[in-house]
Amino acid sequence: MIELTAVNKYYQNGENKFQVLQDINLKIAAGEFLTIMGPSGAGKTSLINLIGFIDRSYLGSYKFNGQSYQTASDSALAHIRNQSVGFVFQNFKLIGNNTILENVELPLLYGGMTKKKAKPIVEQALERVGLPNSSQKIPNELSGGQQQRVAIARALVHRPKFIIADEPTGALDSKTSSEIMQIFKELNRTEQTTIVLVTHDPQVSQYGERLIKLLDGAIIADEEVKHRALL
Ligand SMILES: Nc1ncnc2c1ncn2[C@@H]1O[C@H](COP(=O)(O)OP(=O)(O)OP(=O)(O)O)[C@@H](O)[C@H]1O
Repeated sequence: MIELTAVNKYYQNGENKFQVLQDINLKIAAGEFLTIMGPSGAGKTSLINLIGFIDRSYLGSYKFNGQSYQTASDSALAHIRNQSVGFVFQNFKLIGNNTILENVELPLLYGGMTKKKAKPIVEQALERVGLPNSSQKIPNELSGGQQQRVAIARALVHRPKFIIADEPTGALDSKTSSEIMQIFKELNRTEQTTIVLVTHDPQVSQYGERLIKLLDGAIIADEEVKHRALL
């Protein structure tokens, strides 16, 4: 589904050219649960921005289902992004003045669905993340873990091809983190949702089935996670 070949990326800082991604070769198949780890500055965000169709200034090839979007227009890129990717962030990024229903229905409305049609689908997504009967609340009435559940519901409500989760447990305590990671694991296991997850936390990295380590923009390890069954 996702295929990066010889991808390099540079940032220009005044006169200096800084290489943030170095010769990345990476294939991610549909249904995989891939975790990306690496120290601060390793290039994790740059890599997922590229995979998630946020950024397309790179050298090399990124093909998604056999097609490159490197020269696509901004609107074509936004279209493929909205259709194909669900994003989950460290700080949830929910709209504070909107109800949970209004937050989660957004990707469906972007896709042209009416509010009436969207409502039962939103309710179902909220149920899937363990938050039934909360659609009329606003984000501030929920705990951090509950807000992250809402963000996951929003990420998957329109059935994207894959989910990118950037430090999704970074703002949560360890008990809540493991609850959130169980949701990702279940989604992957029962619905074959493809997940690309970035984390600093070695514990969190054990929920996926494959772990990639980035250092100075290069992949230095690509390994199977062995102790997954114990979680
Ligand atoms: N727009 C930019 N212009 C110039 N340099 C940048 C830009 N964005 C990121 N960088 C640099 O590229 C390097 C990698 O950044 P990136 O955010 O991809 O790393 P990261 O692994 O996600 O780090 P963190 O874990 O701290 O989020 C950093 O050294 C950063 O300073």
